[in-house]
This record gives sequence, structure tokens and C-alpha cells, in this order.
Amino acid sequence: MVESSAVPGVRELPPIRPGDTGLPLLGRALDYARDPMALFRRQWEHYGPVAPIRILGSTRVMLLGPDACEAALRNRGKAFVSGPAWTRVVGPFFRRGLMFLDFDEHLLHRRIMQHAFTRRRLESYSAAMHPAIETTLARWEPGRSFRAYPALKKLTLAIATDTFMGGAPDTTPDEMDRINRAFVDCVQSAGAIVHADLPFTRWHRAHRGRRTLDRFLRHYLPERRATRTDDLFSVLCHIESEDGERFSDDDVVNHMIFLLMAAHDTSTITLSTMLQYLGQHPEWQQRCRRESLALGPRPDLRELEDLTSLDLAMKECLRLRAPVPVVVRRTVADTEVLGTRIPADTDVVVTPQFSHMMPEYWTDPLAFDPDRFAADRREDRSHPYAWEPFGGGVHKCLGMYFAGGEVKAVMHHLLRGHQWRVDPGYVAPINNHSLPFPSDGQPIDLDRR
Ligand code: HEM
Repeated sequence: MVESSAVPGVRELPPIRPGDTGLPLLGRALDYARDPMALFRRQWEHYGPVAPIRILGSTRVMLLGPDACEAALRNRGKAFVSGPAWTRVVGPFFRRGLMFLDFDEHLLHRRIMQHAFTRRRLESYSAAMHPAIETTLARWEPGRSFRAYPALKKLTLAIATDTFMGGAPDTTPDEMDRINRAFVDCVQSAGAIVHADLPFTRWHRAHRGRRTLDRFLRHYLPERRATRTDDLFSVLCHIESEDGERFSDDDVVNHMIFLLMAAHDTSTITLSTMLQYLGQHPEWQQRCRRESLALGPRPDLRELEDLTSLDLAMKECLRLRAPVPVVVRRTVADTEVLGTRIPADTDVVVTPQFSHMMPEYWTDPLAFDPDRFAADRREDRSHPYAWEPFGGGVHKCLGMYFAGGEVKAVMHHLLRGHQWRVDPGYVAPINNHSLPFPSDGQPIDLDRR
């Protein structure tokens, strides 16, 4: 053990092994894009839970396993920050969204925003989702090679337009497609190698996307300020903390852009993973359908939450393909994780997806086995951070219950109106350049019932 000169008993980070430096400039970035799990496993085997890694010209630290992830996410010594780390990954395009704020400012904004996610509000958002889901699903054209992923992406955008925006009556369907494209361009900045606003780069497209989203929201802002409605946009315009603090116009636009992004891609990925696994496991599809058929067409939030089999299947899909497989932090002071010193100004990669697949915490981790979450097994209780698709600590996902309601509402309608099959041998070709999505569009064999 190489002991730190500063603190007795604390190790220095191990040196990077000669074969582990990766490509010039890129380092191990391509290894991540190709197969994140293989990279995590190699890091774990070579270095253990606190593993140095070269990525895009700098040495970062990868935290592996629930103990190491917990240390960074709980952040008891306040040595880790979120904003600068996420800005390095996705650029300035979601600036001043909640996840990009730290410490007192984060706490203040989170306290105000919590009022937009109370139980009463969630119930009203949930009720507002049904018409958008019904209308969009009615337009789906089933077939033997139905591309589920792009269809789900449009569907979650339609839901967001209604429940977040309260509709966008001045925006044509073509313009809405451009809004969707603008989100994609902002999110895909995460895979950019050139971090400069140069023509034809991802960064350039993301800047253009941010401007499009900004214009779109500012167009509707005065009207939402003027009238109180039940959509999230209007709620953000009017909510205040216990001390009477409110969001400025800029805050509302910044938070909306981040929330639309946070809600849109993550829910789409969860839904497409569920379509894949339920298509490959017809017995589970049937089990979920039976529960949905026993309910009315437009269940309320409580009824959706009580769909037991669907809940188990959703949790298992979030384990197998976490929509946010890694979260990032940066150290602002020297700190120590599980006995290894991490210097100040180090970029840190926290890896929930690796925890989800560790045989130490899960039986047969590669298998689709939703019952592992059932009351008599509760494998997720093997460690408080064994299952962490929504993160943990002060930045834990604020939209977790919203997401659960949305995913279950869509699945409920799909199960009642459709049936689908996916080849049991199908392995989704996942694009890992930003959030993980199936690059083949996720073909399924879809029928109406
Ligand atoms: C299945 C769907 C979702 C997943 C897996 C997910 C995952 C996450 C994760 C891992 C974080 C923590 C990031 C970090 O620690 O750096 C996060 C933060 C956040 N999410 Fe979600 N999310 C989902 C859906 C949503 C939805 C639907 C909304 C809003 C309606 C939302 C709003 C937020 C917000 C506001 C934060 C930042 C919280 C803070 O910094 O205090 N998320 N999400």
C-alpha cells in the first residue's frame, strides 16, 4: 500500500497500469462507448472500488460498488460538487437546472421546486397524461418491425407538452419535431469530443438547440405568469418557498429546459427497456396485462402505483438498463473514499449501473427476474445503494414518483390495447455516447388486441 504523506492509513490513488491508458487524447472514452460494463469490470478487477482512469485528456476517478457510490452521493464532508462536473459532460446547455446547482443555492431552489412535486400535484399531472397517451397510441401503426424507441420518444414528448407545458397551441407539429430535435441535440452534447462552437460539431448543434428551447419557452412565459393552470410550467411560475422566495423568469426557463430533458429521455429509455423485456418474457407481459385489465381505462395515480407486477418489472428494467448509468461529481477539496485519497479538483465518475450487476448483491444479475424485488426477496435491500437508478443524497431525482406514474400510465394503456413480441435472443445494440438508447430503434412485433 502506498500511504498518503498527509493522513496516516490513507492510501494514494494507485498509478494507472501501462496497458490501461487507452488512446491518445480519448483515453478510455471509446471503451466506455463500446461496452461500459466491460470497462467497469476491468477497472474493478485492476484497482478495486476507487479506480483511476484516463478520459479525454485527464485522469479521473471511477467509484465502483455501492459503498464507494454512497460516499460520493451522500457527500458528508461536502467535498463533491455536481454543477461543474455535469457542465464538463453536457456543456452549458442545461445551465442552472437544479442538478447544476450546489450547496446553499441548490437547497434553496430544491425547496421551491419541491412544491411542484407534492402528492396533490403529482395526482393532477398523472390525470392529465391519459388523453395524450390515448391520442398518440391511437396513431401508432402496428407491424412486425415496429420501431418502438422513436415512437416512445414522440409519446413522452407529447406527454411533456401537455403536463409540463399545458399544451403549446401556437406551435405546429413540424415545430414540435424541431423542439424534439433540439432536446436530442442538447443531450447528445455529452458525446462531443470537440467542446467548441464550430460548424458541424455536436457542440454547435447543442448551442442551436438551447436557443430553440429558450425561444419556445419564453414565447409562452408571459401567459403562464398571468394565469394559474395545473401544468408544471405554470406551477413553476407561481410556487414559492415557505419564506416567500420565487423563481425569476430566467430560473423558470432554465429549470423547465432541464426538467423537460430530465423527464423525456429517462422515461423513454425505461419504457423501451420494458417493451424489450416484456416482449421477450410473454408470461410477464400477460401477468402485467391481467392487472391492467382489472382496472379502468384511466386509473388514478394510487391505482397505477398499485399495479404490483408492473412495478416489479419496471424496477427490474431500471436495474438492467439504468437510464442514467453513471453520474458525475468533482472534488472541491482533498477527500478520502474507502481509505483512498482523492485530491481536490478531480473529476469523479459514480457508477450505479455497475452496482446493479454485482453478484455480491444480486442473484444471477444478468437474468430478467422482476420477482427479485418482491416482498419475500427484496434483493435491492442487500445494500442501501445496491439499486440506485435515481441516484442518492441531496441530488436524488426529484421526479422519481412523477417518472413512476408516467411509465406505468403508458404501460397500462399499451398492455390494454396492444400485445407484442421480441425475439428471446435479441440483444439491444446500445448507443452509450450519452444516455443509453437502442441504436436500431428497438424493433418489436406489435399487434392491436
Ligand atoms: C426513469 C426516469 C428517471 C431516472 C432514471 C432519473 C434519474 C435521475 C438521477 C440518477 C438523478 C441524479 C443525478 C445526480 O445525482 O447527479 C436525477 C436527478 C434529477 N431528476 Fe431524474 N430521473 C428520471 C426521471 C425524472 C423526471 C420524470 C423528472 C421530472 C419530472 C426528473 C427530475 C430530476 C431533477 C429535477 C433532478 C435533479 C435533482 C437535484 O439536483 O436536486 N427526473 N434523476
